[in-house]
Amino acid sequence: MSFKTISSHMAAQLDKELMGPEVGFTLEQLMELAGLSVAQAIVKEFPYVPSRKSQVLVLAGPGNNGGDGLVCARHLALFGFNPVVYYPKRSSKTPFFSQLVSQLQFFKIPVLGSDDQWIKYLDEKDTLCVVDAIFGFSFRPPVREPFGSVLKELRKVQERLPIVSVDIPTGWDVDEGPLDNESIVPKVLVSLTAPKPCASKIDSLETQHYVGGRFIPGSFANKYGFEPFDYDKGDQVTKLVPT
Ligand SMILES: NC(=O)C1=CN([C@@H]2O[C@H](COP(=O)(O)OP(=O)(O)OC[C@H]3O[C@@H](n4cnc5c(N)ncnc54)[C@H](O)[C@@H]3O)[C@@H](O)[C@H]2O)[C@H](O)CC1
Ligand SMILES: [K+]
Repeated sequence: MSFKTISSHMAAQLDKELMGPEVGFTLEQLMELAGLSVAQAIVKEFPYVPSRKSQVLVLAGPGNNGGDGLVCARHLALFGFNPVVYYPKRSSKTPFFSQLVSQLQFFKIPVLGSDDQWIKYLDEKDTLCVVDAIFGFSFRPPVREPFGSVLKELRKVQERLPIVSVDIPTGWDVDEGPLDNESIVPKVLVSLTAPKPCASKIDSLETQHYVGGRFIPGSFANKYGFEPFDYDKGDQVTKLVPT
């Protein structure tokens, strides 16, 4: 289906305005809704089946995309999944990120660091899907370690273990899409607020596309050149179905 996209530059601008003095959202609020959206998309895409695998590996990067992943993990636990988080480069920008980690510990969700073994969780026998919350719209190639190695491991398993990418499939250029044949191909992409240009490069036979981050009025969407998305009732995500 065709949908309007917003460039990486406009997405950053939109974010700044939402969190600016006039609108007045805080990062914490938006991240909570973003993480909740991704958890809801996972519930929709992997509906509950008794005796199904319930482990979800959440890969969290150093910025706000990683923060969305930390929030998502907490909601996944509330929804009955067993999340495990790999968070090798922790943000020290604000105390908020360590508070998110404390909340995960409160829920007894394992949070692995750079010295921990995370690859064993890339096993489709136990793990239902992997959440790619490594980089979002501020990613600039080429990818630096340890995330280059993480992406290499993801590519090896992506045919049998579905990847759910938060906002941007990590490693893709935000405006251009996949850079080469070595790029990951997520089974699910959850665009936040509005799809970025790289989302128009997904193959709808390979990747299910959701939009989440339901936090703006229609007039604000129009100001940034897109129409509000058609969310059902109280849903935090909506699936874009190819026509
Ligand atoms: N309005 C919204 O939709 C909201 C979206 N949110 C999420 O925030 C990200 C954007 O977050 P930001 O912190 O600006 O950037 P990233 O997480 O993409 O990454 C920044 C982080 O990554 C490092 N980095 C950048 N490039 C590289 C590289 N090549 N190799 C290694 N490391 C790299 C950089 O140094 C930073 O540390 C958006 O996509 C949404 O997911 C908000 O949560 C809420 C509002
Ligand atoms: K991502």
